[in-house]
Amino acid sequence: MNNYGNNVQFQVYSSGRKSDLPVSFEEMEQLAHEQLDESSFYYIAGGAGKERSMKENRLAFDQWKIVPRMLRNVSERDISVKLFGKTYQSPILFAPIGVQTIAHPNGELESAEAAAALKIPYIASTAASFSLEKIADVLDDSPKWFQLYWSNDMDITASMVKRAEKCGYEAIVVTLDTPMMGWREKDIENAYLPFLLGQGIANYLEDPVFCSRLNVSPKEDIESAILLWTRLFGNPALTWDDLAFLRKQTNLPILLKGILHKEDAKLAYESGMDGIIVSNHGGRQVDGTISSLDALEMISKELKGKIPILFDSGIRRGADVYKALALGANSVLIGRPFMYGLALGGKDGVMQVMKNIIADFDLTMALSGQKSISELNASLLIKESNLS
Ligand SMILES: Cc1cc2nc3c(=O)[nH]c(=O)nc-3n(C[C@H](O)[C@H](O)[C@H](O)COP(=O)(O)O)c2cc1C
Ligand SMILES: O=C(O)C(=O)c1ccccc1
Repeated sequence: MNNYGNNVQFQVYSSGRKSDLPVSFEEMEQLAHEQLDESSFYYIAGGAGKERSMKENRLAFDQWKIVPRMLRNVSERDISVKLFGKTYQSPILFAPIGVQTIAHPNGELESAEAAAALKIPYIASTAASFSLEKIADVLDDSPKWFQLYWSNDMDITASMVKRAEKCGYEAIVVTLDTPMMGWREKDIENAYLPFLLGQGIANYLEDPVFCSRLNVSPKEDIESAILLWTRLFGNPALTWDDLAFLRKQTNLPILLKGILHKEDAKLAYESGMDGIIVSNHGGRQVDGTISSLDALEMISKELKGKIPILFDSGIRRGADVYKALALGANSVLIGRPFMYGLALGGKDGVMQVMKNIIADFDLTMALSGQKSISELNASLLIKESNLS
């Protein structure tokens, strides 16, 4: 049973307090634009190139229409999901997002507090502004996964995985689509890369292997540490064969993030991976890709029921969660929406965003005649092009 009761929207209204933040994603984005400095805002909001993939992500959602069913007793609904043997209260997780201090001075510490308060799984990024140990401390016993950027220095990669395992992270999410940053025009215009200012490299600065590669400690010479980071961060030489190396490092479930091609989804399964995350990185990597939702539709036909399929890129509201699950996702990741909550209201802002999406999703389930996530399937949707 979910925690949000039946008349979800009544609970929201009846807090008796006018909301400090807008409820609409678009208004939040607008306010964040007004509040953050230009470079930080565009780093978060922007996409690669002409931002075609970013826009496609949204257009794809709009092409699918929900066809609600009636008279199906939806007074009690179960929106919990089971992933890798653990039950979570809703099919919603925090996407891994690095350098959160560009949105709020306490960055990840604030969003992780929100995650812990709501017991929503939190995926800490390799590129976080704080070390994975500090974030784990804040998360305490709340569900936590670690997102790995696979360094071209294998010992650093192994060390990060070991550190994550040691402080209680329960899964490793390997991001495959970013061995180098995409062509982000606004960031280039603004000459803005937070890492070059030493942001988002805390996990390296606190890594014993990384530090052993330096002649002097980062405290004495941060410039050399940043330079080394730029050389070690990405690993464009990786191939499917390298996954065996990662498997040897850990017994935790491993998920591959950034899968768009159905053949890659198949390879992930055949390589013994535990799950995949269908994602085009919020349209931040390759301009002009397939939308993440269209990729999901194709991939789930291939993989559904074999290993968990997670999804991100474009989720803004409850109806989007519903559509992604109906098209085969087991759970979804929230990205930019929580970053705007963080920018505008810190922990409380993040909590408000996540609670609203969950409540809106639960309500969409009820009003569409569905009481359990296992009931969701593509027959509950129709694509615009098939409407006559
Ligand atoms: C500012 C920012 C930083 C990100 N950093 C990471 C990261 O460190 N690791 C990662 O795997 N994905 C990262 N992502 C991608 C997200 O995990 C997710 O795929 C994306 O935000 C989903 O798109 P959406 O925000 O449009 O829903 C980042 C996204 C943003 C907006
Ligand atoms: O900005 C991003 O999308 C991203 O994934 C990233 C990559 C390297 C460091 C921090 C974030």
